[in-house]
Order: sequence, then C-alpha cells, then structure tokens
Amino acid sequence: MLQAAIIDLDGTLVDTLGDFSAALAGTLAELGWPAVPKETIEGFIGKGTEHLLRTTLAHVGAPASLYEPAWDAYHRIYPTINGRHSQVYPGVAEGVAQLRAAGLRLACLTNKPTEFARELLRAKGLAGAFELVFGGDAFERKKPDPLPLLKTCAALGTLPAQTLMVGDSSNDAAAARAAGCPVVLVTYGYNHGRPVREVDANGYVDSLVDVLKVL
Ligand SMILES: O=C(O)COP(=O)(O)O
Repeated sequence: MLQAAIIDLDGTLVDTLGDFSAALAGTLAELGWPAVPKETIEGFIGKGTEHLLRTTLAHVGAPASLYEPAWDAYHRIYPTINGRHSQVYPGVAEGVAQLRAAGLRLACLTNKPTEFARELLRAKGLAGAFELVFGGDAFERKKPDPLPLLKTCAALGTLPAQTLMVGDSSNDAAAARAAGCPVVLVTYGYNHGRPVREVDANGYVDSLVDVLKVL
C-alpha cells in the first residue's frame, strides 16, 4: 500500500528546457562563447547544475577554467528567467490532485538547486501540493545516488517500499531502484537523449493522471 510519492521536477512536472536554454545562452554570452541548441541542452539536463555547466562548456570547446565564472553568471542569471520560458505539462495539476486524493503525501525531489525549485513551483502554482521540496544542494549526493530518496523518505516518515518515485529519466529510476522505491516514468521528459522505455521501471505513463493506473 503506497503512503507517499516523490516527484521529480524538470521534465516531469514542468518543461523547463526553455529556461535552461535562456540561462545558458546568457551565461555563455557573458563569457564570449556561442549559445548551444536546445536539442543539445536537453541531453544535459537531469544531473544537476555542475554537470550541466561542465558539459555545456566542454561542448562549445571552452576551457574548464571557465567553470567558476560560468557558475557565478548562471546563478545570477537563472533567477531572473526562472519559469519565464517553461510550462507545466498537461495532466500535472490533475495528476498531482489525484495522488493527494488517494491519500499519498507528496514531496518534490530534483537535482535543480532547492531555491530555484521552490521559486519555480511557486510561479507555476504547484507549491501547495508538496509537503517537502528538496533540490540537488539539499544532501551530500544527488540522484542517481539513492541518498536523496532515502533522506526524503525519512523526512516523510515513510518506508521506501511504500514510497513511489515518479520521474522522467534513468537517473530517477536508478536512484529509486537503489533506494528500494517503486518507480514510474513519464514518457515526455528528458532522458539524456535515450528512449525512456529502455529504462527499467514499474511502469511508463504519458500523463501524471495515469500514474496510479499502471501500478
Ligand atoms: O539537472 C537538473 O538541474 C534538474 O534535474 P531533475 O529536476 O530532473 O532532477
């Protein structure tokens, strides 16, 4: 019997590719490098900001020594565009309401910095649905490490086996499997450029409204 659901943010609740793309374009422009196409950035999302910046710099051929100025510029620019170029996916509001109506407690767990995540959920009218919000800077390690899921279960007071992970990528699924949580993946998000149905999961859904049906 499920007690709670832990839901990923980027690629699962909100399509944030436009935000990432705008923030990275601004960051690269400040450093004198060209922007990277959205389709390329999509493959870099999901493993946190450090991975995103390092991969983007390597992609344009910039030296690794630009990582720190890039980090500073990105953290200055991102809050000014957070939510402006992103949309809540169809079915999210209804799906989240259904999970709550089924008696599940909800937490949002993302590799995005916690403050960016809280602000995005507020801007998109989703903050009230989640008892807890944890970002990639909340714990010592990020997904795909199981630690963030185990810590979130501990904060919710639920057992991993009774806590469902809902995500969009192999990163989310690996963390869930290692933590002992069942996992359902949405088919519309960002899976590091790979088909999401290749990933081992308990089910796949085209909309959050179908999550409880596939279990
Ligand atoms: O990598 C990020 O910043 C966000 O990734 P996530 O919301 O899919 O965990």
